[in-house]
Amino acid sequence: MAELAFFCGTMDCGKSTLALQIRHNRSARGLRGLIFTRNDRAGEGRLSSRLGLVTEAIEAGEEMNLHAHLVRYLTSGGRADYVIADEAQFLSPEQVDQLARIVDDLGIDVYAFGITTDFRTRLFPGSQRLIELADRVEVLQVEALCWCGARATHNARTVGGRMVVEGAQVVVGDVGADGEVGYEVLCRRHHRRRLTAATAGAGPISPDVLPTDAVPPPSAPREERPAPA
Ligand SMILES: Nc1ncnc2c1ncn2[C@@H]1O[C@H](COP(=O)(O)OP(=O)(O)O)[C@@H](O)[C@H]1O
Ligand SMILES: Cc1cn([C@H]2C[C@H](O)[C@@H](COP(=O)(O)O)O2)c(=O)[nH]c1=O
Repeated sequence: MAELAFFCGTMDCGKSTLALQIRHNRSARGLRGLIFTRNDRAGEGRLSSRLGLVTEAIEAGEEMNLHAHLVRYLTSGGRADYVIADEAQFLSPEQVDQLARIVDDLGIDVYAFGITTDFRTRLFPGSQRLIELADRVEVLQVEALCWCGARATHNARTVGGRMVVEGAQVVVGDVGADGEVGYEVLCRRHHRRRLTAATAGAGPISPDVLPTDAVPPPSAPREERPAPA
């Protein structure tokens, strides 16, 4: 039976990469899919992953009826064995209902990918509707990490380097970006305290592997070197 699956997580946890892998594995077996996306960082009509892969996609504008689009495509001779919807947090609740209709009325699998919450920790309307309707909700396994080493569960927005909690819900951007607006993934504790890596003055998570006094420098007198084991 066809299903509506929602793969979710923070920014930068591998959602678009998984979408491209699902597409690759299916096309390797001769299956054809339709890919919808909205507001991808790589530009209109693109689905891109930070691993460098990118593919063409259908830009799902605000007014697009996704179910009607697919019906038109099929009736004009197109073939679709599955549908992918990336950046699904940006879809309207009505468009998510249309994805559910694709599954139920047309018997086609729909795989949706998106972040669940915005920079204020509030659900995106599209993600909320997906959680309400999906047959399966999967949180991605390759978790992104907060600067403290804990699992990152929330997305922070920075403006001019400082974390903000007010502003428009949708501002396309990236983690680690140099621009005025950027994003950083944090654990809840540090999101609540508004502590980004920069404001915490965080260094590397891992301590030095070797204690600095374990091996004397080569210039040290011979008798100070540790005896061979
Ligand atoms: N240079 C790299 N080497 C290995 N993995 C990388 C590299 N750059 C990014 N990644 C992986 O790609 C993930 C981001 O993938 P992406 O699909 O763009 O994320 P999302 O769509 O969830 O924002 C990172 O969490 C990391 O696992
Ligand atoms: C938290 C948050 C994010 N966005 C934008 C920023 C990016 O363009 C996308 C997320 O893309 P990714 O592939 O998951 O990294 O969403 C936003 O508009 N508003 C937010 O609050």
